[in-house]
Amino acid sequence: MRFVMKCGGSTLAALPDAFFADMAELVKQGRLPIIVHGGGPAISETLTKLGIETEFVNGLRKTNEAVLDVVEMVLAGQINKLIVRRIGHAGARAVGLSGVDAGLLTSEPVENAHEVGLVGRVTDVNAGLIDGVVEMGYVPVIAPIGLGRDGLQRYNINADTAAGAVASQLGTERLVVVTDVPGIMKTVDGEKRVLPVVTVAEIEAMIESGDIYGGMIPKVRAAIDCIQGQVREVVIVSGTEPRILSRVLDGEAVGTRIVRE
Ligand SMILES: Nc1ncnc2c1ncn2[C@@H]1O[C@H](COP(=O)(O)OP(=O)(O)O)[C@@H](O)[C@H]1O
Ligand SMILES: CC(=O)N[C@@H](CCC(=O)OP(=O)(O)O)C(=O)O
Repeated sequence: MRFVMKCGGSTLAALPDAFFADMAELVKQGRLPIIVHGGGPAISETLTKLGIETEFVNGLRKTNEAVLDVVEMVLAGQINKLIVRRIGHAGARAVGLSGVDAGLLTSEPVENAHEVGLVGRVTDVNAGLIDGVVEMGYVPVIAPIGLGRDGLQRYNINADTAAGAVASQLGTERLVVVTDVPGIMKTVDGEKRVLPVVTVAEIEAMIESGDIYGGMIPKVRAAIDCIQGQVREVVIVSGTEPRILSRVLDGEAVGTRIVRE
């Protein structure tokens, strides 16, 4: 059984060794992860160090070639290789790739490219490459840089969007989104609670009311796109909870499940 896991930049530094040990245990059991990772905070930090201004429009980073150089360096270099090393240290084997390698994520500009620049959406996933890597016993670790149809232009892709596209095109049952909050939260009677299940209609209402904002928006949008196809559920969880991946795969009610209706 395969599943796609998206690991957010918000939580990467906080992930304990136990998270990767749990993942390695799953691999031994034949529950095989395909990882798509982010790294927004690290990209912003390096851009600031280099004196390059950065700005987000509706959760997407305004991107030009200078920004793309840094995005690729930080995501496909630093962060991708750190995740590969941590999986290896935990006893499983991983291969780091970006969407550029073997045309893994073919992309085209997003609709509002006039506002955000070189930001892409995925039009095609090289599923054969992922299948091959998994069959050889490696965990694919994918940095969300897209490649244009011309084989040359790069695009910056939001990691939630990329993970959703990979899950959809591979037809996995589950997408597990690992982030820095225990799920989608809502204030009820003055108390903040994690919602165990939300439907597409409830998400739309929560975006409208402002209960879902910022970095949670690309996650729920990617989830909605996914569950229109073969993906049965998208689960949003915190990476710091014990044995979180095993618990999700065992069907435990943890985090927030996004289901069709
Ligand atoms: N309803 C909500 N419930 C939980 N978190 C939310 C909600 N709406 C917005 N958020 C924000 O979304 C953030 C997670 O998104 P983001 O920071 O982009 O993480 P990642 O790097 O994992 O993609 C949370 O830390 C929180 O600030
Ligand atoms: C277009 C766009 O915004 N790309 C993101 C890619 C990284 C990402 O999505 O990282 P998180 O998952 O940590 O948010 C960026 O440049 O920050």
